Amino acid sequence: DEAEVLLTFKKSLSNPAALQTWNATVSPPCNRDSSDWAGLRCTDGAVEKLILDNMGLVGIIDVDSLSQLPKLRTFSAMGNNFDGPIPPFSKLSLKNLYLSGNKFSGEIPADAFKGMASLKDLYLGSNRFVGPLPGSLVGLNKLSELGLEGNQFSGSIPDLQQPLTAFNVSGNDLAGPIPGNLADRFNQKSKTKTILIIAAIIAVVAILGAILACTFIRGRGSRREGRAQFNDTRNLKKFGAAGKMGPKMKAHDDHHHPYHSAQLEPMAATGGGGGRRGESGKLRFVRSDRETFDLQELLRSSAEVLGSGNFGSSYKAVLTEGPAMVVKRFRHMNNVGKEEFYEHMKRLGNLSHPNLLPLVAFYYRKEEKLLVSDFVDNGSLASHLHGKRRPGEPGLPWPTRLKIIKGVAKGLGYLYKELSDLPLPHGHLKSSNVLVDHTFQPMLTDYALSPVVNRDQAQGVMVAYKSPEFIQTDRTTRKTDVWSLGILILELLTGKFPANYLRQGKGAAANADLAAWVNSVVREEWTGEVFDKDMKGTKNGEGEMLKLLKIGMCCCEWNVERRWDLREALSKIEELKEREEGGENEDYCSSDGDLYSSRAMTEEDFSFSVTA
Ligand SMILES: Nc1ncnc2c1ncn2[C@@H]1O[C@H](COP(=O)(O)OP(=O)(O)OP(=O)(O)O)[C@@H](O)[C@H]1O
Repeated sequence: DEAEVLLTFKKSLSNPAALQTWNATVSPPCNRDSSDWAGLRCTDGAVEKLILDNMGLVGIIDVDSLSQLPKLRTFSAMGNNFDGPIPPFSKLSLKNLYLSGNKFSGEIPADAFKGMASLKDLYLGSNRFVGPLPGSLVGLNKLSELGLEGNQFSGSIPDLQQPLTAFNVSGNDLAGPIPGNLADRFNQKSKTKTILIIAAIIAVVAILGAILACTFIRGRGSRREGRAQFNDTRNLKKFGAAGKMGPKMKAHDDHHHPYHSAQLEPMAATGGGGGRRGESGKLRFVRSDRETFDLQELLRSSAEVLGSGNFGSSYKAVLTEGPAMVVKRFRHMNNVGKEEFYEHMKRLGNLSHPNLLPLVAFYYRKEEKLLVSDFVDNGSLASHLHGKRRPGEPGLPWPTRLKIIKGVAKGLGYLYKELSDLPLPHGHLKSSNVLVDHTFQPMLTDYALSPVVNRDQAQGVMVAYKSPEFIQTDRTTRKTDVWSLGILILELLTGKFPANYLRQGKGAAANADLAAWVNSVVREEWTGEVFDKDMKGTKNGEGEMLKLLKIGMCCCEWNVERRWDLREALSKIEELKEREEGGENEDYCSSDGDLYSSRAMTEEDFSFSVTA
């Protein structure tokens, strides 16, 4: 009986507080493919994965009990406090074994992995292992990812012949040559990558050429006809092409006078919900206080690519005799029905706050979604932090960074109040989605889109779905935006670009990347180098900067239970000042004892985030 086996396993842990849900009287471990027990993943009523990361676990890992779970293929206990020698995992038929970020120590016996014929991923990084790498690694024919970094392994690297796709032995005391085979394969890989990149560039140039040629021919055609046809999405390809889109064209009949609105009533005026047949091909305005224009007008304007991310591509479109707008063409929104989409857009149109960039209009077709907002010409927080500066141009000073984070906090607070029923009121908080005006007042954009994004693609495109909890449990919570806020704070203070914006993958590698990023911030905290060297205006502000850093850390707590909720994070941000005015040193993350109190932080304080 798997319940009995798991409860025996639990008994061998000295502080299984995180496993309270393991209670056979309340529910069995597996209900077919789901489970109410923390950390369990089930298939066909049997435990397939045990994911016990960052649960503060200590004690013995009872491998003998685990060997009685016949379908167990993944065991993950990263970021806990297990110590002593590595348990005898060769008794299990695992595919994936993740033990990074614990305190395992001693030599790993040469035959520790003998017979683990199915093992594909092995992560033992950031432990305290010493001695030679175990010879049994050589016999793991299916091994594809191997992470051994941050230990004290010594000796040489065994002759690994497997076609590894990830291999990390950095931060050890290894010596001698990198085995020829391994070196050749990685060299070969980078050569292949270079060839692929060149081929991709040639293909992109060819496609762009073709698109520009088509646009030019079509442009001539429509000028001859005197008016363009825009109710076909093919015309929207303009917003799919890259580069400057040619000279601005004038409107050429009274009907298409700028801001002509006969055909495009504001959504409010048409009854909002917009369920009327045949109307979906038009630009719909969601605010009654804005002048309207039509899609033709937008398409006639000059357009410039602002950027193209995973989530969509954004274009700046300057209306004839009108303001500059931004049109974002979204990918991954095709599963949402029209009524639902219209309703949600209407809701977004009702939002109004100085720290939110208002949605102005949208365009809906089954296979095409565009959102239109104002162009903000002072750029984004990302461009100010990481963009190229002219020689001598200063970086953002501390008071400006503080102003930005306070505004971000206010915008988030408003979203949480107005959209309190949404599980993820923002969902995509990151520095390129924080735009700033000329006084550096921030405005959030790309918010509240999770209800209309295809669920199965969300992980690849939205920051919230790259949080530790989503990677580990496939779930986001109302604290997931707090995670993103924490990352944004660390980025703002350190000037470092966070790895998780870029990461596409899921699983240990993604977690390891993010942990490495957070840890790099922590490391620099110890050496006093943490703050962005380009940040000026810090005189007498160091204490407040440190407070903000600690707030960031508390928001980046991996364990969701221990992580602050938004309210707590916002009230701490609100209290911050440009400079210290005396006052008591405060304790942070009080729910977790004195973690992050204002005493000097030590490596131990951050062990929770060291997962790889
Ligand atoms: N309204 C706007 N005004 C000015 N710049 C904007 C505006 N909206 C977006 N941008 C900028 O345009 C660029 C592209 O934005 P876009 O939202 O398409 O992608 P992203 O934020 O980089 O990534 P993602 O696709 O994940 O959202 C970014 O640099 C962003 O800061």
